[in-house]
Amino acid sequence: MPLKNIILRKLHMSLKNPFTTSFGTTQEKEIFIIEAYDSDGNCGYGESVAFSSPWYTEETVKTSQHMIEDFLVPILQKNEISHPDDVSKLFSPIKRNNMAKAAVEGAIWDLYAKRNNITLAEALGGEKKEIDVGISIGIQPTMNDLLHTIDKSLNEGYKRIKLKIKPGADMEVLREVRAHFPSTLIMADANSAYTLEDIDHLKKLDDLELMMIEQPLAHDDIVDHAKLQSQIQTPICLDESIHSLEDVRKAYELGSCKIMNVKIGRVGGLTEALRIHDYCRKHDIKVWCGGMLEAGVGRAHNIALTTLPQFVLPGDTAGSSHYWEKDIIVPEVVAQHGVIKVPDKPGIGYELNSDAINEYTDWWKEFHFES
Ligand SMILES: O=C(O)CCC(=O)c1ccccc1C(=O)O
Ligand SMILES: [Mg+2]
Repeated sequence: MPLKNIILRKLHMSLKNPFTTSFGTTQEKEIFIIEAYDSDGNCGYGESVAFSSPWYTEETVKTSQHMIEDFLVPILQKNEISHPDDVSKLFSPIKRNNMAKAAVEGAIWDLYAKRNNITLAEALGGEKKEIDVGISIGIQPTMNDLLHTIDKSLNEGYKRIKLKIKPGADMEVLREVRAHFPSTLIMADANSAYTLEDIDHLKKLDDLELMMIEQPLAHDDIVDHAKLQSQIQTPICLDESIHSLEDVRKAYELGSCKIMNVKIGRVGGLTEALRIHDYCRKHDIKVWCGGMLEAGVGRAHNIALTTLPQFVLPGDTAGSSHYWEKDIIVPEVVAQHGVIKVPDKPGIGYELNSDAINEYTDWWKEFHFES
């Protein structure tokens, strides 16, 4: 796969609505779009998902830029790649920085699919023609706002509702929501806001018939989650704690969770996400694709990954219009009745919207490759 050049582009976008979790509120998003060109005129796209501050994991927009410019692109300039799997191998001497790695690797995966004239989903081995999606609702100012937002999302057809919770805004909120929506698939995401001291409190979740509780305990824990899982009925799903197949294996062997949230950025790219998928399929662990408030390129990558068979639960990849006034791809991602049709054009299957890209671009840089 001879590369001709890579363009690294920094975009600034504003979410339609602020998104609040147990750790704070996100409204502005800075992302990198990576464009990887070959000499035949094909271009693969990747998107970085790190936030401006390190509240979710340790990575930030600035650390991603440092990694991409100073380490990751130079590795590609010095080495030949014949398949996207080579990229994660070449990046493995660099510790962590998974979101930066995933952004670059994603562009190579898209380029690889386009060079072979197949969809990214096909390149990954996915077969679904459409995927089911749910929606993640941030912490709302009032109970009424929350009930109204849930109602609107259900009317739009989303297949399950994820609610953000935190100590002090949890059981009563969930009870009230459950009373209004007795048969809706509901799950809660704590973004690591509790500790094992809260175990008696967390046992109260069991009356609410939630699909799962996502990342109740520390962002880097799998031991306490195993203790918690042994004492509650509600299935635990891990998000922040999972950065690799090795983390998945250890969590499974310890009994830390029953469900895995896979995010391409958090696990360092599509190649690692595929390995996790295959392991979970073998061990009958339910998997779904998490979201990072992505713009269109990241969204398209999530859709392609979700076509794999073990993605058996609806993911967080809602339609573009849920997040953005104007997304960066054409067509935008549309979820109808909670279903997204997987595009059938090569690669990610969406074009970039050049007007939107130009409007949002703050900065860019080009890297040349020797032929
Ligand atoms: O709608 C989305 O993209 C997912 C929203 C979401 O829950 C989330 C958004 C940003 C960071 C972390 C999370 C999370 O899954 O914990
Ligand atoms: Mg989460």
